[in-house]
Amino acid sequence: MTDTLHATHSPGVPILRLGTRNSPLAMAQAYETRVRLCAAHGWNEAAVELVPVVASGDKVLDRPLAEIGGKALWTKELDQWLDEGRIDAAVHSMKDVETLRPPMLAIAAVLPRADTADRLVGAASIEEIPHGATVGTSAPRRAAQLLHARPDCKVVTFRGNVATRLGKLSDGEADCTLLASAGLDRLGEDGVGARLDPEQWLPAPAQGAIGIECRADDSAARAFLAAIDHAPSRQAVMAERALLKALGGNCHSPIAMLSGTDGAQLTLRCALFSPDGAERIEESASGPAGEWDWVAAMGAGLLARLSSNMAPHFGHHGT
Ligand SMILES: NCc1[nH]cc(CCC(=O)O)c1CC(=O)O
Repeated sequence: MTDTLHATHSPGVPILRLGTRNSPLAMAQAYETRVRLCAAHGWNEAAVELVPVVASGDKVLDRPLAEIGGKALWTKELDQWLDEGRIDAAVHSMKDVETLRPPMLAIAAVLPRADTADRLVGAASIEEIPHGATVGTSAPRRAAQLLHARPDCKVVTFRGNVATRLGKLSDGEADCTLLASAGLDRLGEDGVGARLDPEQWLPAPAQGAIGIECRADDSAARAFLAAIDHAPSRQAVMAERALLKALGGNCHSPIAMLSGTDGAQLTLRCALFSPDGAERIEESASGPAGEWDWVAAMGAGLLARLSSNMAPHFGHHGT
């Protein structure tokens, strides 16, 4: 342990510089992280300096993320700032973090996971969406799930932050949209939309989970962050990420999953879709947390069942 770990906080000198994207949702997640850090360590607010960083994913808003470079666009700048020592830690929506991370970084904490569900805005349920309605989303998973349940609907590309998407909806650019319950709640939009039961409408891997990364060799930052780590949430998120990795999943892949635990064992349910929603396969498996052989086997089992239509969107095909 270094001395900084035991240092009392001197005014004006932050103990931890916490990098975050600057979108309202990312800032809300950074505030939550700061509150938890200060509570765990008895710090005052100034001990955690929030450092907003503009991510390339927030600069290009007119094309689907999958087209412009994928999830790396959310983390590239923060990874670089960590590497350069300009920040000590970075907050992420774990849903947006690629399974392959720079070896110099460690996921040092996962906060208690929020609601994993999606919410439907613009209709009371999937069944009640008017016939032939347009649904705005740019997530391949949401598009495929929607078209699977409602092949009569039309999917239109909807990007931008949560407020932008809600704005597009009220401007009439689509009849409905799908958003993460966790994000809406964090933005104080708790009354917006109808919650879709995650057992029926499986969420994205790691949805609702906030993770904090630091340099793997920064033992002081690691110890600070360990104090706010929530082990059950970490295990669930790591299992989901292990399955996503086994599936060769990326932001092009219509992959949905849900994890649960009975205390001793983890259970994973996973559904893969063809992009047009016409095909869907599902599998579930259980095993011990922290050992991912059973997860890898589950992934291999799913990959073996892919139709020729689905195959190009999964597995390790480059991108
Ligand atoms: N893709 C953007 C994104 N990344 C994380 C969340 C929501 C918060 C979370 O899942 O933790 C959202 C918005 C959304 O999907 O509605």
